[in-house]
Amino acid sequence: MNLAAMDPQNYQAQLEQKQSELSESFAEFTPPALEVFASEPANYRMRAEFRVWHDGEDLYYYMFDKALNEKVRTEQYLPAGKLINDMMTALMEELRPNRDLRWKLFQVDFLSTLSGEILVSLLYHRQLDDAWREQAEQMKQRLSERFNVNFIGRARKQKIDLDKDYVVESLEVDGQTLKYKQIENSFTQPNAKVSVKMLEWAIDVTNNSTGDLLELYCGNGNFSIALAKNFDRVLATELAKPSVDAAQYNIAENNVDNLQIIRMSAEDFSDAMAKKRKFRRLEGIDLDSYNCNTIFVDPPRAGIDDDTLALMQNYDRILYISCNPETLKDNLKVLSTTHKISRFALFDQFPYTHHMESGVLLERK
Ligand SMILES: C[S@@+](CC[C@H](N)C(=O)[O-])C[C@H]1O[C@@H](n2cnc3c(N)ncnc32)[C@H](O)[C@@H]1O
Repeated sequence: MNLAAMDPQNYQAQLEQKQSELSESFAEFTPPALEVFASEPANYRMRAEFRVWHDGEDLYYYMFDKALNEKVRTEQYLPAGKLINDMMTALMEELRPNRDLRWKLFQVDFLSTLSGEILVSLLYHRQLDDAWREQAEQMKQRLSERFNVNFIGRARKQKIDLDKDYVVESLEVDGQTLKYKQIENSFTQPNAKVSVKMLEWAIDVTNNSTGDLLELYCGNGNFSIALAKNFDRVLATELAKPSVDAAQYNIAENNVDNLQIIRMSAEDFSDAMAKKRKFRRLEGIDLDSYNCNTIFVDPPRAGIDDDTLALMQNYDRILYISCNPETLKDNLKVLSTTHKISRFALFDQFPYTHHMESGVLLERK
C-alpha cells in the first residue's frame, strides 16, 4: 500500500497510464480501440482489512505503507466506501474502552455493499468466550441504531456468527435490480460501481448471442445472473462451495429460471467435456443437450490451464474477464491462433495500484 499515491487529483493521470500500458502490451494481438471504464476516484472499495495496534489504553487501525516502509495509523481510508469509513469510527469508539472486545484483537475486516448492509469480522489471537459474545451482542444492538450491521468473531479453529455470515448486495444493472448474496471470505468484486460497468459491458457484447452459454469460474453467479437474459440457457461452474451455495440463493432471489450451476473445477470440467473422465457430480446433467456457441471465463490471477484453453477454442465466441494482464496475455498467445479480439476493455477496479482488470471478446477467425 502506498498511501501518498492515493490522491484523487492523480486519479485521471494514473488511469491514462494504465490505458497506455495495456494498449501497448496487447498491440501484438491487434485489438480494436480500448474501451475504458473509470472508477470513482475515492470511496470505491466495498471491502477493506486493517490490522489493529494496542498501545496502552489506545487502540487503532493501521496499515503498512510500503513507500514509507512503516505502519501508519489509519482513522479513515480513502479507497473504502463511506459506509466502511463511518463504521470504522463508530466501531473503534466501541472497541477501545471494552476489555472483552479488544483483548488480543489483531485485525478487523469489513465487507460492505451499496445496499447498505455491512459485515464486520473481528479476528483474535485467543479463543472467544461467553463474555465476548455478550459484549459483541450488546455492541451490535447499539450500532444497529445507525447501521445495518452484522458481526463475526474469529479465532484459531473458531468462528462465531452473531447472526449471519453474509451481506446481500443490490446492484442496478442495465435497468434491472440484481441481488447478490456475498459471503464472508469468499470472492466478490471489490469495486461495486465498476463491477456494474463490467456486467453491463458483458451484457452488451453478448446481446446478439444465440444458443446457450457455458461459464467457468462463476463465483456467486455475478455474471451468470446478469447474462442469463442473453441466452437460452446458461451452464456455469465454480470450485468454491460457499460461492456455489451463494449462487443457488442468487438464482432463486433473482427469479432466474435458465441457469444451472455445477460445483466443479475448470480442470475437471474440461476433462468431462473432453470425455477423458466421468464425474459423479455430472450425473443427471446432459452436457450434450447444451448448445453453446459462447464461453465466458473469469479466472483467478493464475489464468487458465492448457486443457481448459483447448476447451475454450471449441467455441465461436470467447468472453474473457481477467484480473491479471500477464496471464491474459499468455493465454491470448494460444487463443489468438484460432480467434481474434473484437472488443477490448479496461475496468479500473483497483485505482492507485498497478492491478488492472480487463475484458476481451474473441471471435473465431
Ligand atoms: C476472479 S473470481 C470470479 C468470480 C465471478 N465471476 C465474479 O465476478 O464474482 C474467480 C473464481 O474462480 C474460482 N476458482 C478458482 N480456481 C478455480 C478452478 N480451478 N476451477 C474453477 N473455479 C475456480 C474462485 O473460487 C473464484 O470464485
